[in-house]
Order: sequence, then structure tokens, then C-alpha cells
Amino acid sequence: MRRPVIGFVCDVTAVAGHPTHLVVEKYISAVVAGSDAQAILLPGLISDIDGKPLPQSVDYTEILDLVDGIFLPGSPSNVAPALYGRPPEDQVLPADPNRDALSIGLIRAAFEAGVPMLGVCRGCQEMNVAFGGTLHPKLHEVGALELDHRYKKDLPIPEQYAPVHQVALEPGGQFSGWVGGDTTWRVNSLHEQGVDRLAPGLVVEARAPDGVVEAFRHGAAKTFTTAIQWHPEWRFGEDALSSAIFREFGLAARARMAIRRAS
Ligand SMILES: N[C@@H](CCC(=O)NCCCC(=O)O)C(=O)O
Repeated sequence: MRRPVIGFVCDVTAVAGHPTHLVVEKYISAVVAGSDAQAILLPGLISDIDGKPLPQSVDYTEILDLVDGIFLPGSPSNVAPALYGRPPEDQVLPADPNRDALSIGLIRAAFEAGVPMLGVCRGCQEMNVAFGGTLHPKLHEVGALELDHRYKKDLPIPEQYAPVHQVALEPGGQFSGWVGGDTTWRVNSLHEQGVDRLAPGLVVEARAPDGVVEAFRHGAAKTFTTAIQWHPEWRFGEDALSSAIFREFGLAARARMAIRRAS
């Protein structure tokens, strides 16, 4: 049986001095197994020899014609502040202009075309920015927030991705519905930036105890258009909400596949 094809937005980062397109494996394996899908990688914009993005026009339709869904993974890099109306000095390094140049336009085009989308961590932040929202460049410097959302770099990786705080799931929301009506969940947290102003049209699905938006969907989307600030891909099969997120994304992609193959 054919599986839907999910296009993964790549980071562009230096490996042994060369600009390299990459996606961390855990995202691919969660989508392949949890959404029952085939994965293809979508390069960010290509660079010149010094790693600067070359000016190019991107034909988003050409990309969207190849896929049944778009996945925007997490990354250590940060969205350029200019994309959400802040000065260049607010850039927290590392940056990834090649990824920004693909992802922001691709999110808007996928929304218009009704292509399912799932964003995680940086992908969540990109989706908020692409729809017109803003980010806190440094959440830990926002005075009123009681949580430190950053990860502890010195811990072994499994401990970095262990649940560390609760989120409140919106009563009556999709996430709550996927877990039998529960309205609290425990999640991991590995981010320095986060949603400041939520973009118009986005509907909150989960919030941290300090009020930070932890998950949303687009209320006017034709299909699954959802983003999560925590990392549901990490051992997704051990967590009912994470499993549901990948299952529902896969179902939406399968529905798109039926339309795409029929046309
Ligand atoms: N840089 C942003 C985004 C954080 C993020 O996506 N982290 C993922 C790290 C590695 C991974 O698990 O893929 C921020 O700090 O807010």
C-alpha cells in the first residue's frame, strides 16, 4: 500500500566546513513510523562558496506538487528577527538564513494549497512567524515568566528530553480530545525562544503554567496545520498525545494523497 510523502524542511549548517542540508533522524523516524509515511528531504536555499544564501526565486508549487505533507523539525538555529519585525541585533545565534528562506514562504504556500503541516520547536516558531506572529528572542529574559524553558546541556540526551513541566490542554480542543478529555499533560522543554504575539487565526491547544503558548493549530486551515513547542517526536510511541499527533498528521497526509493521486 502506498504511503503519503512527507517533505522535511532541512537545516543548512556547516559540517566539516561545508554548508550541509540535514534533518535530525528522530524526526524522520517518528513520521515514518508514527504517521505511516515516506520521507523526503527538502533542501533549504543553496549557498555560495562562503555559505551565504544565493538569491533565488523558489517555486513553492513545484515543491508542494511532490508531497502530501510538510514537516518542520526543531533545530538549534533561530528564526531571523527581521522576519517578525525586530532589529538585527536581536538575532540569537546560530542563524540559518537558508532555512528561513525556504520555510517561511513554504508554510504560507502550503496553507493556501491545503497541504498538511506539522511543526516542532523551531518549526512551531516558524509557523507563528509565517502567519504574522512574533517571538520572544530570549524567553528567559522575559521578567514575568516563572519557567526556564531551556534544556540542561550537561545532562545525557534521554534526560534532556524527559518531561519537565506540565501544559494545560485547551478544554474541548483537539489535543485534549485525542487523550480522552484530559486537560493536563507533561512535556519536555528545549527552547530559548517562544511565541510572543500569536499570529491571527492561530488557536491555542496547550499552554505552559507561565502562559507561554506550547501548541497551536490554524483555525482556518483546510487541513491539519499544527505546531508544538515541545518535542513529541522523542519516544513518541511511549506517550499517548505524541502518538496521536503523528497519527493525525499521517491521516491528513493520506487524505491529501488520495486527492493528489486522483488529479
Ligand atoms: N533554536 C530555537 C529552537 C529550539 C529547537 O528547535 N530545539 C531543537 C534542538 C535539537 C532537536 O531536538 O532537534 C530555540 O532555542 O528556541
